[in-house]
Amino acid sequence: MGCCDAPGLMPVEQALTEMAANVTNVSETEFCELEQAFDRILAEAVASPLDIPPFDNSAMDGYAFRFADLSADIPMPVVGTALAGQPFAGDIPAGGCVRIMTGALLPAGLDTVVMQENAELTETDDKKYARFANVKANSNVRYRGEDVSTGDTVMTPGCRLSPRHIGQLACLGIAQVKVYRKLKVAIFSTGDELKQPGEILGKGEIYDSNRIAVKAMLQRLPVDILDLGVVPDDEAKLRSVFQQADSEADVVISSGGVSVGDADYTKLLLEQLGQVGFWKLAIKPGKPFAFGALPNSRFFGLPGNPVSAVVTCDQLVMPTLQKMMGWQAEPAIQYPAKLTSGLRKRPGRKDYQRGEATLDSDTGQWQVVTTGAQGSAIFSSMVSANGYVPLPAASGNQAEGDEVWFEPFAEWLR
Ligand SMILES: Nc1nc2c(c(=O)[nH]1)N[C@H]1C(S)=C(S)[C@@H](COP(=O)(O)OP(=O)(O)OC[C@H]3O[C@@H](n4cnc5c(N)ncnc54)[C@H](O)[C@@H]3O)O[C@H]1N2
Ligand code: MOO
Repeated sequence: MGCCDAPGLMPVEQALTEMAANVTNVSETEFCELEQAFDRILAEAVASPLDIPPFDNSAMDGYAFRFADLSADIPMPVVGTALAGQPFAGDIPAGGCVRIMTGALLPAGLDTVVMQENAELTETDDKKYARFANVKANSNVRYRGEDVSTGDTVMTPGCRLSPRHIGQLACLGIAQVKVYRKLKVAIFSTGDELKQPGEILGKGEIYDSNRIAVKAMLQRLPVDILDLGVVPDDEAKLRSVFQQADSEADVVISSGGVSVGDADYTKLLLEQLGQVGFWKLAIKPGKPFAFGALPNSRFFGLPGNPVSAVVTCDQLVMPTLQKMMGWQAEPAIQYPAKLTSGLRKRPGRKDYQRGEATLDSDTGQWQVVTTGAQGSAIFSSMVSANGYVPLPAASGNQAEGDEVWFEPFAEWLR
């Protein structure tokens, strides 16, 4: 047995279930102006206050008339014009037609529109007449309520407001929406070896990529981020940052110090200040991931290795945050793909190997190639990837040509 397939590690699926069971959906809501509501989580169902479209109207620039008035021999006099926003106001004599533009209210009594390309216009005594080809009754009319009817439920709580949802709400004339308040998420890195990008590295030092990468992931969510920077490997200093984070935030995310080294204080402090929910999962990368509760917040301890920090944030923290923020998210998409390279894997932990999938245009099949060495400190394995090849805990090496599942990166990793 190798170092990394020790028994007693909690399966990833169980960890997700336990975290979901140990967090609650934020209860406070607020009203948000529609134009600021992008990415917020809807807190109540939206019923349409009106019919869409609100009136029968033309789908084409052309001519509107009563189908029953149409005659092959007699051209129709054009008695006026209807524009979008400027309805035709007069009377329409039997056999008359109206010049009409796309979106204009269909004058009462008319039922058919012909696009102008299918109309032949003549002019006699300063009066216009039109004849039409290829006419079908009721064509080119958009009926009141054919899209949405008053009272229809158009969105349900838990929906994250994408540009599509914002557009729909704008169609309905809704200026404010009730959303869940934003979660406050505190983040910090731990480690004496960490410098910030832009600083000069000393002997034995590296750059703090975890806090910055995790922050970038969180910036794609409707959360307020409290960035507490880098905390040295000092128990007292770490304790005070834990306490500050817990007093100010709903969620605390640290990176590093969750393993068993002499300067790994994270789990110890979680035990002292709160409760450890679980520690150590059958996941690769990310085995020492810790979850627990502080007096006022939920705590996620990401492992220090850079790939481990990003993968555990993605696979374990993000779904739990979604639940806390009230977001009823769709599960991640996976599709079958053929390996164009073998993958090395020891049975024991569910492995989120990174791959680059492409669509083979000849066969219509997805194929996926490894991004190379998959060590949890090899961050370049993330960069050329566009998703994971998640290999179940029990599986071993995969051969070229094997069919595997491919999981495209979620939007916060793209
Ligand atoms: N004896 C054992 N050693 C280790 C085990 C184990 O089970 N037994 N697990 C290994 C695994 S797996 C991982 S993952 C790491 C996790 O360790 P920690 O969470 O305690 O992280 P550190 O020791 O602080 O750092 C690990 C590694 O990552 C670098 N690091 C830390 N923070 C950052 C940051 N913000 N940005 C970039 N890189 C960071 C750090 O310099 C180390 O190289 O433990 C293994 N060891
Ligand atoms: O395998 Mo650790 O879990 O990420 O380096």
